[in-house]
Amino acid sequence: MKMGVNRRTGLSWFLTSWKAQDDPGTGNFSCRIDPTGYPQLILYDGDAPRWRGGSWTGRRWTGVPEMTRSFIINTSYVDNSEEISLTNGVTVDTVLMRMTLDEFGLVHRSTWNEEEKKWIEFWSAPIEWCDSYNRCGLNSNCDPYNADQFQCKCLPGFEPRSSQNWFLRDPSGGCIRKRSNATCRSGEGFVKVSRVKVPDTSTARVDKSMSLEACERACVNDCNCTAYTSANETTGTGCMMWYGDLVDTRSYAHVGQDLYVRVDAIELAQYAQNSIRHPTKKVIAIVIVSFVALVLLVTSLIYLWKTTRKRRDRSTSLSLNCGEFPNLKEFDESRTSSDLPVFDLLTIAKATDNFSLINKLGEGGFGAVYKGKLINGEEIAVKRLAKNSGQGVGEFKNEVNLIAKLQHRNLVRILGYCVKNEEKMLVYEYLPNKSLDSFIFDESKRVLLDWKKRFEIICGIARGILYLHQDSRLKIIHRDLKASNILLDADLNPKIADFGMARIFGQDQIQANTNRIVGTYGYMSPEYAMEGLFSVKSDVYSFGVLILEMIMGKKNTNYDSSYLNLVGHVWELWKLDNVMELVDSSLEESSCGYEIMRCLQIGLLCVQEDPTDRPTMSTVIFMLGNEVGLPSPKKPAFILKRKYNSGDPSTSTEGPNSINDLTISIISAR
Ligand SMILES: Nc1ncnc2c1ncn2[C@@H]1O[C@H](COP(=O)(O)OP(=O)(O)OP(=O)(O)O)[C@@H](O)[C@H]1O
Repeated sequence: MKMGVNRRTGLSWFLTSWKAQDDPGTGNFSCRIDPTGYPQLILYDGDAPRWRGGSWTGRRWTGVPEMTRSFIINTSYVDNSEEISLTNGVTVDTVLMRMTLDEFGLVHRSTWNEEEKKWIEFWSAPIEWCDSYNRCGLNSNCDPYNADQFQCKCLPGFEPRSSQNWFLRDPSGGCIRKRSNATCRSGEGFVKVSRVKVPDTSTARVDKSMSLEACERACVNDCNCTAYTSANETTGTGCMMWYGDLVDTRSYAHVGQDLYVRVDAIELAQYAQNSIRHPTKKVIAIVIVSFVALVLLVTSLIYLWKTTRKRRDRSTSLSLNCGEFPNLKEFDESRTSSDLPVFDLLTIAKATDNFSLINKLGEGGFGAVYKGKLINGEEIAVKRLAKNSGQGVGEFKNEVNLIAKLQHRNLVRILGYCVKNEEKMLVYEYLPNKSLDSFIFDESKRVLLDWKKRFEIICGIARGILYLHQDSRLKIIHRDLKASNILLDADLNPKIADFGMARIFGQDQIQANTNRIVGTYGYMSPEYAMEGLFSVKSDVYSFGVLILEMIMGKKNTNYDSSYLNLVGHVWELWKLDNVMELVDSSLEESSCGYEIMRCLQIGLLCVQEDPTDRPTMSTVIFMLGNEVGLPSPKKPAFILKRKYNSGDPSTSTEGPNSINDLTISIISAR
């Protein structure tokens, strides 16, 4: 298969997606070699880049680290005045291979399995959050191997354009130079960023005959040069230089190119100091850094003196002496990800004692959940999905594999899945402390959660939702956040469960089964319950209800007032400045009244009637973590008990409710 462009005729060979799986009309996505600047493989969504395979490094695309020597594809890359192309062949004649671009904008490489008579995928892109084009904004690096931290980092010498947005995990503003007036000064050098997909090369300049050393000299002597690397990874030769902003860099665990980013002398000295940890080396480093600082001081003084003199002499030429510094290695962690294991039905049946009633943990809207124990002693929870989901096996596997890529300490971990005929099952880690509702709504167990623990749980849930909404590559709206969907591990850390159900049971399946439960009364936002409109703000609403329930130790729906539900009662007492009266009595001893009040206020902000008034999850996390002033909440939605609520969905409609082309099923209380 050949992809590329004939430079003379402009004829291009590329992949285009279908409109849908059953509609071969021209879809939105295309994957092509773009000859602009230094040629790159780019996946487009319309005209906008969606993923960048990047430039050819001599043996692979810079953004496809899987293309190693053992890669069974035989490639031949051509870049001359006639054409620019890559031809893929296979090294083994018996292997049948294909590359496809599906209607969701994913490129797949698969091989034909003769025994099973089906295509087996062995590679696809984009997969990770960091794969999205320019994910972290300009002059940044997306590093997926820092599980607990924000994946976006500014490149050396840069800082976030907006530190507040960056803190709130919105990297779209990108990064700017720390000292913008300090470029092209004496003592500048480069910091090496190891194992990366190098930035977009559509504006890069390349000289294939230069050595890497010459490349460094050329870059340092050109004030506009912002970074360089070798153009050929195999030989380590050739020179690729960037001018201006660096776009779409990301880290890899094991392979990748070394990018040398221009930094000023201060930054360079800091990197030198940080990179040396050994005590004797540290002393040497301090001596070197002090010496460098002295040299810098002297050269700056000379420079100052020279420029003033030159200005005085009305001389127009300015000559700068940019010093050279050793390249420095950046430390990074390694981690790999793989596809989700497939469990066979027999293993699961054995582990759950044939789905015995004794092992049944409960039953939810998507099916029953069983506890199981694998032969190696590992405890699991198996969710046996209702049979009539209407979803195809291939589609289910795809979704599960996508969802498996979502990893966060506040999400329940999926260990694998099982598909056999009608049966579809998801295997999760088993969480011994069951769900949050079994604690907060139980008089005797509630006391086990003091305020400190409850606050930690609230923050953990918030972080998990933020990950689903913003930080994961799928952007998932949970749609059924509630106390019974928050599981607690052995240390009572919260883990959101059922987060993939919203996707696995997509719109079509919901349409096909009008009894499907897609939300729970008491936690559903008004716009979702009444109009079927859901967004990240509907999850914020449910989260708000959850906060109030955790503070009051009472269920929103089973509340013992005559006509108000819990949210309504909290609101009434909030207006009277008397809300502490309602707080769970086991928290009364707590000396954290102020913190509890703040949390209450955040909860009320989340349940406001108008979704645009509700904060986003990133703002919620900011408000939880910082003592910033909080806005006054407006009246919440659904404050009356169900039978008094004119907007109660269960009394107003039954069956599907189609508004704005969105069909949802209407729920009843459980
Ligand atoms: N990974 C797990 N470890 C331990 N218990 C679990 C696990 N997953 C689910 N459970 C338990 O299984 C029961 C059923 O869970 P499930 O999520 O199917 O239903 P639900 O949360 O009650 O309702 P819904 O389907 O609306 O979310 C719950 O009591 C829950 O505590």
